[in-house]
Formats: sequence, structure tokens, C-alpha cells
Amino acid sequence: MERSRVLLEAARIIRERSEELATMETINNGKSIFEARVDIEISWQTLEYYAGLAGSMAGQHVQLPGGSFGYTRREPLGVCVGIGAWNYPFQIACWKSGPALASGNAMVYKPSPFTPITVVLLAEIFREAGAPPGLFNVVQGGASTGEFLSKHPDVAKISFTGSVPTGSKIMEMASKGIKPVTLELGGKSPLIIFSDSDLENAVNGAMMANFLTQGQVCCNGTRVFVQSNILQKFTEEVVKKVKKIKIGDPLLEDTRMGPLINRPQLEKVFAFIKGAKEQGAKVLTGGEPYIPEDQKLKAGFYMTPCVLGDCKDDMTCVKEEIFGPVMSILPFDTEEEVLERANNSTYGLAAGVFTRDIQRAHRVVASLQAGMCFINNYNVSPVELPFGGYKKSGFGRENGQVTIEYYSQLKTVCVEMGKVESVF
Ligand SMILES: NC(=O)c1ccc[n+]([C@@H]2O[C@H](COP(=O)([O-])OP(=O)(O)OC[C@H]3O[C@@H](n4cnc5c(N)ncnc54)[C@H](O)[C@@H]3O)[C@@H](O)[C@H]2O)c1
Ligand SMILES: C[N+](C)(C)CCCC=O
Repeated sequence: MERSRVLLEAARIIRERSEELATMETINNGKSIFEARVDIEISWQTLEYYAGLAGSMAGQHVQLPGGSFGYTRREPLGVCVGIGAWNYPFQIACWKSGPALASGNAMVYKPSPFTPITVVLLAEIFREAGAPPGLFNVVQGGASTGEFLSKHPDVAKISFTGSVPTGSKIMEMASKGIKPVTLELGGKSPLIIFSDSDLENAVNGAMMANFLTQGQVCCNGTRVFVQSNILQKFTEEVVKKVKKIKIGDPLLEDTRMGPLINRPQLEKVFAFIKGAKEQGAKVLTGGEPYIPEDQKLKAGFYMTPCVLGDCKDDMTCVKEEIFGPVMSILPFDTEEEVLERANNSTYGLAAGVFTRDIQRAHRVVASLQAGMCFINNYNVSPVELPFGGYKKSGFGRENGQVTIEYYSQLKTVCVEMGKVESVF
């Protein structure tokens, strides 16, 4: 209950300071203030949710023959390390620290060097909320700092959010110390639109699946499979909507797309679009540098959101994670065919299906190889639901009750009520 009180107080402070925190997150990352507000809301909800679980953590009591019994205790791991990506800096830190602190651990958190700011405010908020000094610590730095933390003998667990290559290195380093890891890695998720869908809903779902945070979202549904008989209508509607996305100063109320995180990321996205064109894809809209009229924004890393048509499954833009505002549209004919193509990826973070046929919806998600599946929506993230990947998108979960298991260890106690029956 003590941990719960600290987390609830931290959630209250975040709520109270949400406008200031959202503004700092926008400055930190470049996402629109509109989206940053949602991130901050999800963040305090996460702390509230784990505050609720902190007081109800309990083991099991198991009866054994002769009046003997056993019980289990859920115990903390110790010092947990959190290593975060730059796309949801504050939210990722709350997704990790909420369950870690609720379970009785301490946490050392390293944000991405591209977004160092808001997690420091989170550390201050935890202190103000009554967390003891040193319970939640921030260490700034890049790869070498991350390696130092991952190899440190006093560290009991590492929870990492980032790319597959880094995740693989972290797992290797953790293996030397036999440390558990949670890996939240990349994705190239499929979104399947059947022709019986509510078209407006499906179009909105595809927008949500591709263009939040300038498309820099791990679980984005960037392979949009559309049943052939609605391909043209769907594509026209999506292109119309994408052209209307307001790009510009992320601190303005009506902006829906700010700049990408940095120059190398922008160039990487342009290189994917160039490669897509060379491989035969057609740019239906966007994919160009965007220069805002505002003088102070001219050097920003802006681009117009892009929709690619005439895509094929073997194109690089369809196979690899772009991590930018680029949607690839792929026609399909049958359910069987689309399932095989959707699952033909080394990733398995998320997937979505739009259909009015409830039997088909459940049948399809049951066959999709992805940890987070959406039916008739995309990229919503209630804290009550576990989030995490299959295949190379990682393992372990964030959010939901199950995450407590990833931040604790189980002790079993066997109690003898009779005499010891020695075999010697
Ligand atoms: N599954 C998810 O929940 C999720 C969420 C956000 C981002 N991502 C993924 O993250 C990637 C983009 O983020 P990024 O560019 O920050 O990823 P990244 O792997 O380059 O960096 C992530 C973090 O790891 C640190 N790091 C880098 N090298 C390290 C090393 N050798 N040892 C220890 N730490 C190291 C970085 O400093 C950063 O804090 C994308 O692939 C995206 O899909 C996944
Ligand atoms: C809140 N979203 C949109 C589901 C993103 C989760 C974090 C992944 O990058």
C-alpha cells in the first residue's frame, strides 16, 4: 500500500502538470502537442493502474497431504534497468517504472540521447511523490552507457525498448549474467481490410496505424492489405485524408504532424521511398521534404506523409521497418492468401483486421502471428491490456497484470507439518 500511495501521488502530479509535461515532450521529440497530451494521459493512467495492483500482489496457498502445505511469495528482483527509445520518451519510462516500482524494485533508467528531457521530470515527480532517494534514477548516455548498465553485476533485470539489433546485443550481454530481459523491439505489422468493412472506419484505422508520431511507432500497421474489390475506393479516401494532414509547428493546436526525430532518420525514410520507386512502387502522395513557411522551422526535419501504391510483398519498403510516415498498400483476394502474406515476416509485434464479420475477425486474429492484435481499430493502448511482440519483435510484456510477473520472482515455500521421513 505504501508503494501504491507513492505511485498514485506521482500520477496525480503528472495529471496536474500535464500541459507542462506535454509541452516538454513535444519539444523533446517533435510530436504534435495534441499527441503528446495523449501520451501524458496514458502515462499517469499507467502509474494509477500499477498503484492499484501494488496492494493486491499475493502468492498462492497450496495444501499438501498430512496437513503440510506450501505457499508462494512474489518478490522483487532488485535493481532493474530500463533502456528507452526516442519515440515515446515519457510514456515508455512510465510503462517500465510503473510495474517495476509497484513490484518493489528500484530502477535505473536510460533514455535515448535524442530525447533526454522528460524522464528527468519523471524522476523529480517520483521524489516529490514520496519515493525514497535513489529508487528511480536517470542515467543519460548512448550505446556505451546502455552497455555498461546491461553488463553491470548489480543489475537484476533489463527492460529494453528499441531496435532489433540493439535488442539482440542486450540479450547477449544479459545472458552472461543470466539476467531476465524484456525486449520491446521493432515491427512491420499487417493491417487487413476486408471489403465488408465500414469503409470510413477502415480508412481512419489505417490513418491511426501509420501516421501517429510522424510514423515513428513500433506497432504501426504499415503493410495495409486491402481486398481487391475496394482497393480503388479505399486508396482514394486514404490519399485524400493524408493530403489534409496539417504539418508544421508541433506546439500549435491544429498541427497533426511535426518533424521527424533527426536528419539521419529523415534521410533513411527518403532512401526507403527512393528504393520503393526503383522497385516499382508508385508514390500516390507525399514522400517529399516539407519546408514550413515559418522562418524558425525551416531547418526542421519535416516531410510530407507518404502513401505507396503498386506495392509487392518482396519490395524492401514492404519488408523492412521504415519508422517514418510511409504506408504501403497491397491488394489481396482471399482470407487464406492474406493470412499467409501477413504472417510472412520476421516481425510479429502487432496486426489489425477490419471486417463486419465477427466470426472472420476472430478466426483471422487467431491465425495472425502477432502479440498485439486489433479488431476494427488500431494503435489504441489501454494500460489494462498487455503489449508486446512475437518473433523478432521481442518477448516479455508491458502493461496489464501479467507485467508484474516480468518484474518479480516467485519464491516457493514448502512447509512440513509432520515428521521428516528420511530415506537414510
Ligand atoms: N516494441 C516497442 O514497444 C517499441 C517502442 C518504441 C520503439 N521501438 C523500436 O525502437 C526502434 C527505434 O528506436 P531507437 O532508434 O531509439 O532504437 P535503438 O535500438 O537505436 O536505441 C534504443 C535505446 O538503446 C540504447 N542503445 C543503443 N545501443 C545500445 C547498446 N549497444 N547497448 C545498450 N543500449 C544501447 C539507445 O541509446 C537507446 O536508449 C525501432 O526499431 C522501433 O520499432 C519499439
Ligand atoms: C501508444 N502506441 C501508439 C500504441 C504506441 C506504443 C509504443 C510504441 O512505439
